[in-house]
Amino acid sequence: MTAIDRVIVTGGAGYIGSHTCKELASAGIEPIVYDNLLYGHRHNVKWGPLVVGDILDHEQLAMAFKKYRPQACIHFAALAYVGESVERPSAYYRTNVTGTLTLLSEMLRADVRTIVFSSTCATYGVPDVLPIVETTLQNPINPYGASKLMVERILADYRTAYGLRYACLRYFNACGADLDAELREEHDPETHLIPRCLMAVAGRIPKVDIYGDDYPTPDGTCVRDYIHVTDLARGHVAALSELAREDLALRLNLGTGQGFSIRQILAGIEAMTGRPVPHEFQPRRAGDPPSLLADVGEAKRRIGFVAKHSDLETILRTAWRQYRVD
Ligand SMILES: NC(=O)c1ccc[n+]([C@@H]2O[C@H](COP(=O)([O-])OP(=O)(O)OC[C@H]3O[C@@H](n4cnc5c(N)ncnc54)[C@H](O)[C@@H]3O)[C@@H](O)[C@H]2O)c1
Ligand SMILES: O=c1ccn([C@@H]2O[C@H](COP(=O)(O)OP(=O)(O)O[C@H]3O[C@H](CO)[C@@H](O)[C@H](O)[C@H]3O)[C@@H](O)[C@H]2O)c(=O)[nH]1
Repeated sequence: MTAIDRVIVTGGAGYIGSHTCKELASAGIEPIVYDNLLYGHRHNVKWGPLVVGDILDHEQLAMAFKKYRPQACIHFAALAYVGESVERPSAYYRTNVTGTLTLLSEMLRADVRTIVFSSTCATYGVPDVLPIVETTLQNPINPYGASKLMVERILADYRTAYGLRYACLRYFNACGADLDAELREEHDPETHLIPRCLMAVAGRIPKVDIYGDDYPTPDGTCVRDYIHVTDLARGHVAALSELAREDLALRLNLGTGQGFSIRQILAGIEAMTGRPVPHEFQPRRAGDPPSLLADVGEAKRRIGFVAKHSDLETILRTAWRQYRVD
């Protein structure tokens, strides 16, 4: 395959997508953002053109592929709130599964056969053994994780039938913000733990609710593997260049291999800001596994991926900049 110098980035106006566009541009690859701006922001699109469109819209996708002639696609566009997916599964299956099928059909029509897909550790459900390796049974416990697993299976079948090259990158918990402060995490509504804690410290919300202190974990709160968004972004560029080099399918965990409980996150924020995090314990949230932790050996072996900016201090410092009140 020829070198890749232009890619369509669905969801490129969102959080992880925009950080990835920045890394693509610095690797000499032009990102064409395709986003319906449901959750994304126009101001995040800085490294190439923006096509405003929905991944369920065949005609708009066809236009984008025809006009820009990309050699590959990085597919972030999705609905991605675990809790909401339990309440609104139809929206999740429609956007995440039907939307991806629509995208794939237009890719094939344009003879684009390389895709990097945003999968998630939520496809594993409640794993029997930690850390999670890529061959751990995938048994999701919420519609969001199930929708992502369906796409993983679709990609495998499309490889057999249509010769796709693909990477399913199973991210653990994305967090932090651009090291140069050019981009931020701007979800609306913001439901993720770290930003909500920082919002509570900054007085933007009265307190953060902590869902559950009776989990089978060392301190009773959920344990997650928090990975800096810039590390994730670089993982996409590495996966893409591996796909450009070789005709293969990759399924990789992108995490750090280190877990933090919610209480540890609260303590880290208090140490960094010098302020208490106003919080209140609540019952468990539906769809949350107790502990998720990546084995990162396979990503290192296959694409040389090693998290470099995912120490808790860097994560919290880069996330805090946008909320900081002196
Ligand atoms: N944030 C995390 O911790 C995390 C972890 C694992 C996987 N993921 C996956 O990574 C991807 C990006 O997540 P994020 O946190 O950046 O979310 P995000 O909401 O910031 O980005 C998603 C983008 O997709 C766009 N979009 C949504 N529906 C669309 C549609 N029908 N057509 C076109 N565009 C549409 C949104 O406008 C938004 O810009 C998602 O696929 C998510 O499932 C995220
Ligand atoms: O206000 C809050 C928000 C979260 N949590 C807890 O904090 C942990 C992390 O939650 P959150 O930050 O919402 O992330 P996840 O639910 O783990 O989901 C993220 O990480 C997944 C991978 O673990 C991705 O698939 C999802 O897209 C992404 O939203 C969980 O135990 C939550 O119950 C709270 O206690 N209070």
